[in-house]
Amino acid sequence: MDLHDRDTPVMIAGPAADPDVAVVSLRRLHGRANAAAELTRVRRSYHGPLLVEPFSALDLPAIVTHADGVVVGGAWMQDFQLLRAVARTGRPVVVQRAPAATLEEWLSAAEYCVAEGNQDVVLCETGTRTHLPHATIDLSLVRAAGRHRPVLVDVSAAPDLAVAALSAGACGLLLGEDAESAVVAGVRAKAALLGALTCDDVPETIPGARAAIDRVDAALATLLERRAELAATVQRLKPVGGFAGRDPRREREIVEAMVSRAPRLGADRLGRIMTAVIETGLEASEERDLSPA
Ligand SMILES: C=C(O[C@@H]1C=C(C(=O)O)C=C[C@H]1O)C(=O)O
Repeated sequence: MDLHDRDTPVMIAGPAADPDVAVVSLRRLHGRANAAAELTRVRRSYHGPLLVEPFSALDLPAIVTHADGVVVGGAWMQDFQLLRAVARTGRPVVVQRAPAATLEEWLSAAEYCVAEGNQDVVLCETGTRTHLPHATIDLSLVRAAGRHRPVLVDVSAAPDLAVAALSAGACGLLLGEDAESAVVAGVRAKAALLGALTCDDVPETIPGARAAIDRVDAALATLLERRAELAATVQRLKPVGGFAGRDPRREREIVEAMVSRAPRLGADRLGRIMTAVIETGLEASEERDLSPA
């Protein structure tokens, strides 16, 4: 399981929400549940990569048997004995920031793991207590911490901040055990869009390049769908909509404004592409207007 050597952000959530990595907290069970029994139960229905937050170091053997990585919860962040024991499992470690912990304290918790010979340490921002009813994610802190280590951001309380967290440098997002599938899907679509727009690495293999093309195409499809929706809105608002109300001047202006962003294609080719995009958009909007409600 690799949490940070990826060019797309990981999505972490509960097993029900089809995550890249699932996270289960034994802390929530207040130490009352048997870790091995609980994780065996989880493993009956979920076989993907799994991160587990222990209640105490006593849970670590069961975690090593059943899980792929260990989460040190914010409340335990300065329990250096626990950090050491977790690091010694050799599994990837996720260190959550305690609500009032400073950047230095957070980084030094990670350093305790590194000092045990475990380099695979990722930070996780879960927010600070503020005037808001839920924890407030500190994006400046994410930016600063990201210069030292990969950072995950828990956006369970504010999924709308997912894109902002990725822009601040988060390598992945945590959506909590009870994230609804629709929320996970929405965040995933936005993350894919942002990843495709911001990643300019040049892949060195055909599979690598094809995977990158797939991500760009996923973003392109999302943008084309959104564009068609907006163009249909204009058709409804114009006195004469559809093909009958076509506006060649506006279409030329659209291409001219885009050319500098697509120098490889140039004005002619871009013009052909945009004509196809505009015509298919008009076609879809007319078809929709004709179809019975
Ligand atoms: C959306 C409009 O209607 C048509 C569709 C266009 C588009 O898809 O961008 C542009 C010009 C018009 O031919 C518009 O007039 O803005």
